[in-house]
Amino acid sequence: MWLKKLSVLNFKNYTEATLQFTREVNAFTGANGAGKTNLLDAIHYLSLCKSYFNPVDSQQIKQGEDWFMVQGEFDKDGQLDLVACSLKRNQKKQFKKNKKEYTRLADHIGQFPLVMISPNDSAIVTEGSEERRRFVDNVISQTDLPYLDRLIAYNRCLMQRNSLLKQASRGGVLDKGLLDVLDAQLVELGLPIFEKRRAFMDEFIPEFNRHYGFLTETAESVSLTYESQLMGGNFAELLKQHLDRDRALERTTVGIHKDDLQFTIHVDMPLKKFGSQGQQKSFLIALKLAQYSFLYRQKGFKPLLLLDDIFDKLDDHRTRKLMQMVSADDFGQIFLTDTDAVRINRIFEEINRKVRVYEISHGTVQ
Ligand SMILES: Nc1ncnc2c1ncn2[C@@H]1O[C@H](COP(=O)(O)OP(=O)(O)OP(=O)(O)O)[C@@H](O)[C@H]1O
Repeated sequence: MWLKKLSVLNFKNYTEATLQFTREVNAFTGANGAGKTNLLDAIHYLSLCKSYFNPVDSQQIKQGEDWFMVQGEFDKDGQLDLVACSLKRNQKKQFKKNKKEYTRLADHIGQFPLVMISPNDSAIVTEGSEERRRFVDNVISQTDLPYLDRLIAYNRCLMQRNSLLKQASRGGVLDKGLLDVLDAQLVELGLPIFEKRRAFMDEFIPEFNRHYGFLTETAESVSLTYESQLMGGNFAELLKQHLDRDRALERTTVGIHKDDLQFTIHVDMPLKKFGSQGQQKSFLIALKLAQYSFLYRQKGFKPLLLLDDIFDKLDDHRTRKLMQMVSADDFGQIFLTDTDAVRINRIFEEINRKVRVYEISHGTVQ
């Protein structure tokens, strides 16, 4: 699967632009703030119906305008699909494939899979467990729609349980009947999510190790582990055991909403504290490439790979290894951004691969 053509209208700093792509490597180059990342984000819209960087759709509309449109033509083994996303200020986002509007945006997710690697990903290492769960959930959701529905239902149920605990500790009486119902629902929804995450991690971790090993030539020993309280016991029992603590804290302290991934380097040192910026970046790239391999295997065709500002903080050797890896047969169409067109041409010459460079300047494509 590859994107042949992209058009943007009133999208961020673009008034109007149309680009034709190659099915290999496409590089957007230009000064800071030129609009390179905005083009990656437009492609992200086409695939996942939202921005990668900013959850507020209306802020994607070009300043001073009332609407935006992003349109793309995908080629899947010769079959062309026209995908269009548009938004008028204060109205609902419209999403169409081949001129037919979707009733549920979720029906589109996963049809044109994509992996983005961007400097923003550092939050996966440096921030709290929510970022790491979001990463795992995003990967699984692109291949398993019921998973996402179940997760939404679990979170709704969790909120109800937490407000019940709050009411009880603020003078009310704990409604035991309702608590039992909510506990049963949490278990029913949470267990399959736990099982899915565990099965996913079993498949994902070897892929991660493979990519990290290739990228760094196993210079450092790193590890990735999935942690869940549910590994240590029966979920229903755990909820009962923790009830007193939950009542005191006014929130549910056990469940899949507490799952986390542990990242370590040098055997058992936390990556966040002991990894250099380059090592953290290499770790994140390996995570995302493992996501790519997982999606590829699940879908049976190659997702798009978007690399935002990828060369920053990577040494020349790792940069070449990375480009060598992603422009080989296991990967499909690539979009990348960099400030320096000369560097891009040099790297691709060195590894003897083709690249098409698009010079971006103030929201226009040269
Ligand atoms: N809704 C909007 N309307 C107008 N301009 C916008 C809007 N949203 C973002 N921009 C502008 O887009 C520009 C940023 O573009 P982008 O992030 O694509 O830059 P870039 O070329 O990737 O730069 P860098 O090399 O610094 O990463 C900024 O100048 C920003 O002000």
